[in-house]
Amino acid sequence: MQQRFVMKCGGSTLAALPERFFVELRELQTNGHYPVIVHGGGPAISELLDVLGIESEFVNGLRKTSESVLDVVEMVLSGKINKEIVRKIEQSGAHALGISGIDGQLLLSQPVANADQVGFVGEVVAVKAKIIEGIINMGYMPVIAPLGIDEAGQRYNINADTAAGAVASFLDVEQMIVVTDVPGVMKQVDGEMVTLPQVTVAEIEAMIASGEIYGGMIPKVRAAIACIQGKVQKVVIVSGKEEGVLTKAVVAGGVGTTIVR
Ligand SMILES: Nc1ncnc2c1ncn2[C@@H]1O[C@H](COP(=O)(O)OP(=O)(O)O)[C@@H](O)[C@H]1O
Ligand SMILES: CC(=O)N[C@@H](CCC(=O)OP(=O)(O)O)C(=O)O
Repeated sequence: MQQRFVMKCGGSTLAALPERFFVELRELQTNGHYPVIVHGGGPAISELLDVLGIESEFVNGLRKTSESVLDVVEMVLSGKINKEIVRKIEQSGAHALGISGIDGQLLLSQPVANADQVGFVGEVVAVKAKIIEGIINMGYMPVIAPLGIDEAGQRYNINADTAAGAVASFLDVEQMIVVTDVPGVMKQVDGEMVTLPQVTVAEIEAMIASGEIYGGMIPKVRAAIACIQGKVQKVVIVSGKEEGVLTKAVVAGGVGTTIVR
């Protein structure tokens, strides 16, 4: 069955994604699927901030974002990374159109609850699905950089997992695929690290409380929970390094970790 799906590509894995990953994406599109891509780029942002000597720190997984950090976030995500992905998709023979959440107020946002601690970090309140549908109808894959904007024109830095989850929910897609640098949610079982084929919401909460899920995995599982509590039927966390990972996730199943209610 053909499906629209949101694919989130993490900054942890972007540079390492092989050419065949993008070929697979093209093949899925040729076979009638509609990928919508939301990307991260946290490591590249940190790298440029370092070069520029601008301090940055994370508070509970969110980058503390001042006006000057925001400039760098926008340059790196909307400029460098977004266009890199578009180029790779175009090289594969498919067509992609890159925009950020600011274009056309695609990701209408508001400050997060703890904005006094983290600065210009936003959460999405609405996604202009029409823009994404328009891009798809023109035959292009939408590639979205996770920046947000409010009605007053203030821009926000948005965690890419959170942005992808919001896009998946507002678009009513069947599935969100979170592509990262680990094969899924991992846990130590009998002294060995194993990838869990599936995790429930209750198991996730327990693993966060025990510290078994930490750092960058937290926004992924939280975004996954928010999605599956709405209309999105399936969220799967996979590694970009695994061969044929997208086809397995979209068509066959049995890859990575599926988050279930
Ligand atoms: N239980 C877990 N299983 C797998 N990875 C985990 C877990 N808890 C924390 N992590 C960390 O989450 C990382 C993925 O998040 P992150 O580095 O933010 O990736 P991305 O850039 O793809 O969003 C992994 O590399 C790993 O270090
Ligand atoms: C608010 C916040 O933390 N925003 C992230 C946006 C990029 C991101 O999430 O990239 P990854 O998916 O590669 O982690 C940041 O500034 O790093």
